[in-house]
Amino acid sequence: MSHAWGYSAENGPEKWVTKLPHRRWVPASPPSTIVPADASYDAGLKPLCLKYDAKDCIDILNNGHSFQVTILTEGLQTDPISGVYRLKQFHFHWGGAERSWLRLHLVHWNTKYPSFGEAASKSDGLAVVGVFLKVNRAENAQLQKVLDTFDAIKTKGTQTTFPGFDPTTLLPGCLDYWTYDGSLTTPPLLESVTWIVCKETISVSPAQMASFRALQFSGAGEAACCMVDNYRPPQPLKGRAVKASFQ
Ligand SMILES: CNS(=O)(=O)c1c(F)c(F)c(SCCO)c(F)c1F
Ligand SMILES: [Zn+2]
Repeated sequence: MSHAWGYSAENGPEKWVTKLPHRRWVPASPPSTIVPADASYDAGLKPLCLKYDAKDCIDILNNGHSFQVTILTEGLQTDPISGVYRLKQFHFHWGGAERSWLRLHLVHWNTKYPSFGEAASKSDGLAVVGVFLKVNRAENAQLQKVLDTFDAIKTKGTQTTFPGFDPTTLLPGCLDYWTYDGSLTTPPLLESVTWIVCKETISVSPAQMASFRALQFSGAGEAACCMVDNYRPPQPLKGRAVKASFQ
């Protein structure tokens, strides 16, 4: 299951499981909303320490599911649970008609493995930092630098250079977080993700939200299909514990 999946009725999340080879159950995937009351404070969790270098940021690509900013080498950062993880790329998911929302995912891989591909198949292989974006009046100047490339990546398969962007500028001021074990939220839904979700949100304006929704799932010359609702609906926790780095 590679290029065939998408977010339409024909190839969307309801269809993904049927196409996954050898899967007897729907893999666990993080809930889209965390119930703070269900999380338990874990004093052993280390502060989230994210260190990136703007020079490692190289390009931005519309991959037909979202857009991703690819990191050339990697900005080292220390995972709050264990080990050293390197940033591979970051991307967004967004949805909601009336009450729009966005989510930023910074995808890291565990450097105990020789490559991202190797790490992606290991239970401790990936760490995804998630940041919720709230749509309100505030225009996010750093995010606008990403949106300024959208004219060049409107359709699937288009990309442009994106040098010198520091992903830390998209992070909230406070890095308190929840963490739980889960999976990719897109096929192949590998259960190799330590989710690290920031408690604090960042803001995005309605005009900026509209820019995301003007991107297209479709390629140049195809019937235009606006990129909206590119997310997997919430999945049950299935007994997994959600730990909090804060009280
Ligand atoms: C966390 N969100 S996700 O599941 O949708 C997701 C994603 F969209 C990605 F693109 C990648 S990296 C694939 C090779 O570049 C990834 F690891 C992910 F976990
Ligand atoms: Zn994602």
